[in-house]
Amino acid sequence: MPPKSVLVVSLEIAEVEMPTEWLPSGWKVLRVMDVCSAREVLTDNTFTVGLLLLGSVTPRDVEAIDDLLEWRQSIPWVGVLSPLALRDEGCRRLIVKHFFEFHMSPVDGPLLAQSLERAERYAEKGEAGSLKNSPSKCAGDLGDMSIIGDSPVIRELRRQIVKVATVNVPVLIWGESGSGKELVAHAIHKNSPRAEKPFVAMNCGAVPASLIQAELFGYERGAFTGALKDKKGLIESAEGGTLFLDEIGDLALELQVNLLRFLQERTIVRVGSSHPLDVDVRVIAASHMQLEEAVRLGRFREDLLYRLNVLPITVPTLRDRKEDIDLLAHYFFKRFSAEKGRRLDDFGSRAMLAMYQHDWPGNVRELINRIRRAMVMSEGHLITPEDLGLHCASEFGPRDALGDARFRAECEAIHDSLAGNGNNKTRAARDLGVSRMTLYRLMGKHGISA
Ligand SMILES: Nc1ncnc2c1ncn2[C@@H]1O[C@H](COP(=O)(O)OP(=O)(O)OP(=O)(O)O)[C@@H](O)[C@H]1O
Repeated sequence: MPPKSVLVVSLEIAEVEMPTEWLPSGWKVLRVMDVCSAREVLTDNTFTVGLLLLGSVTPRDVEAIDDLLEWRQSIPWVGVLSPLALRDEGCRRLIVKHFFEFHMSPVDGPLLAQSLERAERYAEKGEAGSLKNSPSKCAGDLGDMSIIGDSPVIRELRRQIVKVATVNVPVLIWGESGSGKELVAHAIHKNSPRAEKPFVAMNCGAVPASLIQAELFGYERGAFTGALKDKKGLIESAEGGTLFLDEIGDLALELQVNLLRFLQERTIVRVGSSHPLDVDVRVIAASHMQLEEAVRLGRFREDLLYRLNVLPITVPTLRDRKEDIDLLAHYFFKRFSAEKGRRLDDFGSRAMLAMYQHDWPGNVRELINRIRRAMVMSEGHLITPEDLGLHCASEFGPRDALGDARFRAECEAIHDSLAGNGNNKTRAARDLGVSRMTLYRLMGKHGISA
C-alpha cells in the first residue's frame, strides 16, 4: 500500500508549525506556501489528505483557494484558520463548501493529527466527493417544516436553512425571544442527513449551573452523592443527531471550555470518568443577546464564539415582517379552532388592524398567546382587539378638504371592491392592488366590518 500523505498548503499563517511531529509515523508530508505551487504539485501527485492553513487572506486568495479545492474535491481537506480568517465571510464559505473538518489556530497538534486520520479513513471509504451539498436541497424547499410566512425575510430564512442543513458544522441562531429560533434549529435538523436521529434541546439558562455539566456530559456511578448508576448526558443522547443549546450566552465559563473541547475533539468525558467517548453530534446554538458584547465583558469565550459562529442565522422579529401577521394569525386560528368546540368565524377588521399596529415584543410566541386568549374570551363570532388584549388606535385624524375627498374615495373603492368580489378579501385586495393585510388595515380605518 502507498504511504499515507498530506499536502500542507500554508497561506500567511505563522502560528502553525509543520504538523510532522504529530503525525503517525510513515505519513509523507509536503508543504507549499501558495496556491500556484499547490496546483503544480497536485497536477502530478495525489495525496491522501489536504491541510490548508489560512492566516490573513484577501478575497482573491479566497477565490483561488475555492478554485483549487473545487478542482481537487476528491481529497478531503482539513482547515486551520486564524481567528482573523474565521471572521472573513469568504473563508467561512470555504469551510462550509469544502472542509471535512476545521481547527482554529493556535492549533492543538494531537487533535489536528486525529482530524487528519479521520479524513484519511473517510477518503479510504471513497466518500470525499460526497461532501458537497446535494443539489436537490438547494431549491429553498423546506419539506413539511411549518415556518409560516411569505415575507422576503422569511423566504430568505428558509433559503438559509436549506443551505446550512446539509453542512456538518455548528450553526449559531440569533433572534429575539419567541421569534422562532428553536423552530429554525429543528428545521435545520429535519432537513439535514441527521433527520432520522435525535434532536435534543437544552436551555442553558433554565438548568442550574451546578447541574449542567452532568446534564450535558453524563456521569458515572459514584461520581457524586446520589449518582447511583451510570447516566448518559444529553450530548450522548443526541448521538448521530443534533444538540440544540438555547441561550448559549448563559453557559458558565468552565462549561464553555468543555463545550469547546467537545466541538474540537468530538469526544466527551462523563463526570467521574477519565475515559473519552467518541460522539458524533452537530451543535446548533441560539442566543437572544449579542455574544460579542459578552466576549468583551469576559463572560463568553472568544474561541467558542468563533467555533459556533461559522454559520450565523438571524431570525427576524415579527415587527420586521408585519406582512406575515395575517398568515400567522389565520394559521393559529385554524389550529386552535380545531381544538375548540365553539365556532368563531374569523378576526374582525379592527382586530386585524390592532395586530398590525402592535409592536410584538414577544414575537410569534406572544401572537400565539394572544390568539389563544382571544379564542377563549371572545363572545361574538368575530375576534375583537379587546379579546386579544390589544388597543386599536383610530386612524381618523384632522383632515382637510382634499384629504376628505381622498378618504371618501378610498372608502368607496374598498366597499365596491368587496361587494364586487362577494366579500372575498383575497380577491378584493388583488383588485385594489394591495396586500390582504393592507386591506384589513384600510377596512379598520374606515370602520368596515369583515
Ligand atoms: N414562522 C413561524 N411559523 C410558525 N410558528 C412559529 C414561527 N415562528 C415561531 N413560531 C412558534 O412560536 C413559538 C415560539 O418559537 P420558538 O420557541 O422557536 O422561539 P425562540 O426564539 O426559540 O424563543 P426563546 O428565545 O424564548 O427560546 C413556538 O410555538 C413556535 O412554533
